[in-house]
Amino acid sequence: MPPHTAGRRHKPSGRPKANIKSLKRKRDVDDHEKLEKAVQELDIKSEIKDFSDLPLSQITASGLEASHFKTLTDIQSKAIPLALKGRDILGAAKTGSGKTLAFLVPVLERLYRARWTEFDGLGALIISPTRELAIQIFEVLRKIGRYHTFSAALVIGGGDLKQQQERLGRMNILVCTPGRMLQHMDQTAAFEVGNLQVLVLDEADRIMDMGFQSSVDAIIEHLPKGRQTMLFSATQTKKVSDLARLNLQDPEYVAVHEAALSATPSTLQQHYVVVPLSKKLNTLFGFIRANVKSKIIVFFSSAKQVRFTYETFRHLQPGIPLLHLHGRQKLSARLDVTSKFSASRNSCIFATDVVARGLDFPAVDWVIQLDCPEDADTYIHRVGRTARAEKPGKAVLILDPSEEDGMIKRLEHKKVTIQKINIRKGKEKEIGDQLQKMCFQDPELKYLGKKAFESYAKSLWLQKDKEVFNIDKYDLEGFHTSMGLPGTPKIKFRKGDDTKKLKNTPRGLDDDSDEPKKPEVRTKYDRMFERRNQDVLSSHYAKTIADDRTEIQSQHADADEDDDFLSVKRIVPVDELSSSDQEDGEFTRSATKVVTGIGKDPLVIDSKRREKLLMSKKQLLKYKEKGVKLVYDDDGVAHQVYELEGEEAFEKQGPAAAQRAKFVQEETERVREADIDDRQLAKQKKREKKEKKRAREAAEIGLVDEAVPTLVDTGNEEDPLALLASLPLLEDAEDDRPAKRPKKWFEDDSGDEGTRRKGRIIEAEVEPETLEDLEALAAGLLN
Ligand SMILES: Nc1ncnc2c1ncn2[C@@H]1O[C@H](COP(=O)(O)OP(=O)(O)OP(=O)(O)O)[C@@H](O)[C@H]1O
Repeated sequence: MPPHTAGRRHKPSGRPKANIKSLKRKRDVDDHEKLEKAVQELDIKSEIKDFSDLPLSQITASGLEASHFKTLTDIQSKAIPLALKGRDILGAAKTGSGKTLAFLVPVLERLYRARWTEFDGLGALIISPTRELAIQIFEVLRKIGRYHTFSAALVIGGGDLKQQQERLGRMNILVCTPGRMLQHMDQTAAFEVGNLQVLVLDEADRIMDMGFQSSVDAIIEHLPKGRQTMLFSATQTKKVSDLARLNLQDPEYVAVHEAALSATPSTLQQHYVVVPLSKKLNTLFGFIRANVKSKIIVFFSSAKQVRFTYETFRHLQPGIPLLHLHGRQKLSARLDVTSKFSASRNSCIFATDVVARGLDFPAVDWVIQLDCPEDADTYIHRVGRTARAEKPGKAVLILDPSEEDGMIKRLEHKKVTIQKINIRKGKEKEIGDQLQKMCFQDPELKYLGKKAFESYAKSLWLQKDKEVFNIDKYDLEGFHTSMGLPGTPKIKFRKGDDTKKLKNTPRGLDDDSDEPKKPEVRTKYDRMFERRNQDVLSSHYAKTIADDRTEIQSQHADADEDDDFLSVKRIVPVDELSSSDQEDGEFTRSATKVVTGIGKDPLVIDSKRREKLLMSKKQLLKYKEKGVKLVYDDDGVAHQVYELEGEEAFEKQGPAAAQRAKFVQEETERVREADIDDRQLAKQKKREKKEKKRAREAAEIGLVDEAVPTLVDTGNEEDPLALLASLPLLEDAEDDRPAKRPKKWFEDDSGDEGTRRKGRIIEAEVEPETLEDLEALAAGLLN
């Protein structure tokens, strides 16, 4: 931040320089003392409308003015006076109501009045739950603090740790995410926090919950007790345990909208529709198609759901730019997406709850919640991405029939006014077939879909609120199909898990200490045993297969029920593997579908290796039966080339020897007839060619040959089978053929090659007259 110079002009005077300096210092001291006095005398009950009514330093006031902030919002006018007086604050106000300035202004003022310099170290620490929000807060700080001389930095995961370490010791204000901050406190030697004056937790309820608990507690251990602490959120709580953890001293609860009829902005229109899981994607696609001239955020419950829907919808080209954002993307990609979405007029972003809190995207028209939020607070934060700062906005919550009663009750309890609406007929767009085709053609997409389905099912299972999320009531099978995924998933949940605990550690499922401990070194046999026991037959497939193997596998599946927390595995009937794997020649068809799978070992997808195998045609061949050659009769009915006749019918036609003789005679006759036709045709062509040649030669010498003698073919009565038998055997013919040339890797233009080519040209000039000629010619060419 550059030093504040606005409004101060250097006036030349005759006084000595040292004198000017001491006068300036005295004026600064006077300013600070006056400011301090004005803050102490400020009546917190008086109505403060504008920033100019507050006892603020000229530097902060100029920063606010330059950023076009003039009038205070409700939360600002209530919280800032108290905060300026150094009180601990629990601030609660609706989304988009200006809470960021409510803590940033006091932070700047506190350090200014304490005459904070670069030698005093860290003066203020602002913690945010997400990187995007930390960046946004930092940007606002830079804007309003542009004339201050404090140093400030952003400390978030994904940034360069070393670079941050080098600069950290010199910073006065830090905006951070909890994990990275703790890392620095533990690892960065020159980082001193003992002087800290102000601690701010934005989205405090989120920061204090289970997901961040250990990091935040560890950070607080490092901080001095005498600091000022401010907590802000749209869903602020007064949880005693949290207050104790933070050592708050006589905190002031500032909740400006507590008496309001609704917990959400009054400019927000809220609706919900009840859509069965299997129709959800159709509804979303229909909605997006109908609103291509809007800016839309769609919330999903997991990153995999976001990715799958983004990848598939992208191909369906809904007519609006699509973006996606989730916590598993790299920081640079996340920033790129957020700035693209901010800058766009019409676009649709698919996102997880990583954007649910705090982000201030301009002019969002719609917030769609495709997956039901885990609780009413999450609902409030999600819809808060629209209708910000008194602007209008619309929100639609999509609920499964089983979620309706429970969720609406939760929302009413939190003072959320929401109305039920129905989707207009014909507005849903049926995309099931297209998704199925996409998954069929692209194994990676199918894999992603499978993972998305699993993560959705898992998220339902992990939900704390079982009154809203009852896993048995969802049509998961229908949802699986609607995603274009083949087969039926078998989902198993391990009984007896502490689901509450699992749910509260969203990214830490691996750390679940209740998991049965696996041996540290797993032998080949351990792995084999595990794999064998993972085989789960889907009920659908079990119906089509009734052999012993199925029973055994089903038993394995049952026995395994207590081992897996959740698994979605299926056995792929071979016919499902890939369309391109099936031979599709004119007379060749693959064997019939269901039967194919029964005779063969079904392919059990229980590992990445086997998933990969799905992509290799060659590997898959061993799971398939060979194609059967079929011949179609005149009526289009398919027959096998050799169909076995019943024994009785065969005997009725006479003795076997007689039948054989008859067959040979008939076939000989057939071949002879065909040969005569062929010969006649060949002669006819030869004749025509000769005639053309003569006519051409005559034309060249200026003559017209009027009477070209016609050769009449009398036909060759020779036995064609005998003709074939008379053809030279390979050994006989060998002597006449040129010696076999050793194959070369590279052909060159050497003399030897040239001679060979010449030879071939001479041979080609000899017109083949008979079948022998043709055969000899072909043999020569092949060699
Ligand atoms: N005094 C003000 N005058 C005009 N606009 C303001 C004022 N204070 C804040 N705003 C604007 O209001 C919008 C919302 O502010 P902010 O992001 O601080 O809301 P919030 O209450 O923190 O929301 P959330 O609960 O979603 O985090 C921003 O665009 C901000 O620039």
